[in-house]
Amino acid sequence: MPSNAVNPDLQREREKASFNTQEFTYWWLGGKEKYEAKKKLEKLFLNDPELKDELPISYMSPKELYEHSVRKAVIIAKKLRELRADGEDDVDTYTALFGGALGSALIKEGNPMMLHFVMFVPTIMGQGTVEQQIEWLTKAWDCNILGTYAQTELGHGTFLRGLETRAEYDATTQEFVLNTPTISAYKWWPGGMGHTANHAIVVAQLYTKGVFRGLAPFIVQLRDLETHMPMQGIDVGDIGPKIGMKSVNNGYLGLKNVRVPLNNMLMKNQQVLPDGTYVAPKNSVLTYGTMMFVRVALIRDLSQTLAKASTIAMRYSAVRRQSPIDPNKPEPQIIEHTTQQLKVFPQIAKAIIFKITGEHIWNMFNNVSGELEQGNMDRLPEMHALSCCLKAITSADSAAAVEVCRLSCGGHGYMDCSNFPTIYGMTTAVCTYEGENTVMLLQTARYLVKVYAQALSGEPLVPTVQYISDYIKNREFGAFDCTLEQIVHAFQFVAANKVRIAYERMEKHRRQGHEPETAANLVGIELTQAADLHGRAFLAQTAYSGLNELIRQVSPALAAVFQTILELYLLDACLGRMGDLLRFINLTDGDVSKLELRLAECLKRLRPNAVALVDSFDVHDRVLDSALGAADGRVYERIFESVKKNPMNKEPVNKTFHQYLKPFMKANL
Ligand SMILES: Cc1cc2nc3c(=O)[nH]c(=O)nc-3n(C[C@H](O)[C@H](O)[C@H](O)COP(=O)(O)OP(=O)(O)OC[C@H]3O[C@@H](n4cnc5c(N)ncnc54)[C@H](O)[C@@H]3O)c2cc1C
Repeated sequence: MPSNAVNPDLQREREKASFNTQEFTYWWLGGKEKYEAKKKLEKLFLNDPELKDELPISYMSPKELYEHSVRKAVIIAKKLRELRADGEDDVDTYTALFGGALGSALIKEGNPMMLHFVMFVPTIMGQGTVEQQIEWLTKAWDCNILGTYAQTELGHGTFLRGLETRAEYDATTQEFVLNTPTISAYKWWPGGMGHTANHAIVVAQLYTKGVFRGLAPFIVQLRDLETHMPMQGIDVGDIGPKIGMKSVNNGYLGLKNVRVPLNNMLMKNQQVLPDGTYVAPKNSVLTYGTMMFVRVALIRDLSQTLAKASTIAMRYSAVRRQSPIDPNKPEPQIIEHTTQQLKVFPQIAKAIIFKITGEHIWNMFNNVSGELEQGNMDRLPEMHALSCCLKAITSADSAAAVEVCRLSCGGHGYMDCSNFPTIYGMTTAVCTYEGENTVMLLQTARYLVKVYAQALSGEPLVPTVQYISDYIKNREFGAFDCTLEQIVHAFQFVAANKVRIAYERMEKHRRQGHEPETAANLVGIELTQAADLHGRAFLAQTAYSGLNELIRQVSPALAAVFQTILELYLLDACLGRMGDLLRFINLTDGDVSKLELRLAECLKRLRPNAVALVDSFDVHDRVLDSALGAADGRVYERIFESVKKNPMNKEPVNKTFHQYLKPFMKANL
């Protein structure tokens, strides 16, 4: 095949499309303007030869990879500084550069300056006073200082009250004295902490006048601005190799009598006065803003990850031929195997549903943030609960989906050049950071059992949990008619039942004399299941209403594709939770058969449009970075190209032959 030719099978697939891919792409990216902005950004960053990897980074040592990544991080930051100076940076620019899209093409295993932009700057914005923002943000935006966010410790991550780092106020010098008194108090994990950042926001126990006041964030200088040597009392380094995020430079930090001025405590929500008087936050939930912001941003990001993984799997499935279905015919494209369709198509659908949900929750977050600024906290608990369970579900589902996509590519999916190892490493990390997933579900569940009690006492509920009230008023599901609307209703009905079970069992333990916390632990499994179902019911409802609204707006051809996506997503989700559905709803064997047959029919319907759909995600080849998923489908050629880069293949005989193998083989017993 000539080097610029497209694989003919892939080309044929593209010609089968029944819809206009440009129309889809514009929608996917948020409109023509955003599409053009994306292209411009890609041109600016991807055409820069300094940002290309000649040698695949997997062949580098951790130290080489770090140095290579910092070099590129600086080029990226310089360009970003220029964009900012011209007023051409916006949220989308930062999302592209530090999320899983464009940024992953530039620094595949994660930017060592990422935490500066995604946590250091937002935390100052969210928790600093106006004066503190003026002081720190200019330096931070211009990267005159580089920061990270240090909360987790070797001994504690989830249980924040267990954090041991101490900040004691010394009124005589108007300084805080920071210490990590034990090994387990060492800060552990902050991105860029190892050797990149020279500042950190350190979360510590605050003591003033000898009294413990709670946790507070402090800006601490870690390294000298000229020499980059650690400041006095600072013990800092990299925590070593990890499953993924290999160039994020996650670090550790020990503090020994490190003094910072009074003004280095971020004081928007709580204050320490010069004499050590402590002014408590008016409302402790105000600090939730940054956490919610990051979680909501992650949900949007995960749809891009799924777009990436499903593009690789889908294109490969169109190019790869294996195992005749009809023994008298040639080997088909592997996508002809129905089981292959069931592996790949639902992941394409999930990318779309997560995108719709991500946008929806992003808008909701912006509304709630606006209300919070006005002092209205009414919708904060609902928003917090949703952001927690959706973060958990979308990250867990995305990690599982990436793995299914890898499996769908057989042995080649296991090769580094497929890019699945890196995509998986980056995705599964989301299950842990920004709130460990189980703990996130438990947070949501706490809200749900409260809501259940409110519903029982007849209080009105906010829209996203209204289904619980409906259930309490009518506990019969009625006949199941297999419509999509009813599948959404079924998810809500099951979620309401799961919340009821968790509530009732917890109440029972309470009546038996257990404290609320112990009772919650005893029903932890029921609670996480209730939160999981609540999130899935929300996803189903958002998919249903979001896609139906879209269907009314787009061309009939694209509307038909969206209809199939909606059906596929809901049927796959529903059949995947059949145990739960059968437990609470009177489904017959005939109903389940109907659902199964409809799913099979959906796969068939999506088949001609599957390649066009992933093409419409418009993921740049450099972002895919996959021999299996490139737009031209030259899979085998690209696998070979990558193998040729293997430094081990540069010499015909490795020295170990003479050193070890030959003496061993020639030696007599
Ligand atoms: C790639 C990566 C990057 C990170 N970056 C940063 C960073 O930049 N800055 C930073 O400060 N931190 C960072 N972290 C740390 C991260 O925030 C924590 O790992 C996370 O909060 C979980 O805490 P933990 O590791 O202590 O796990 P633990 O809390 O010890 O969890 C271990 C197990 O115990 C369970 N568990 C814990 N508490 C409960 C409970 N109440 N109920 C039920 N089960 C429970 C969990 O579900 C889990 O199964 C990063 C982590 C990773 C993996």
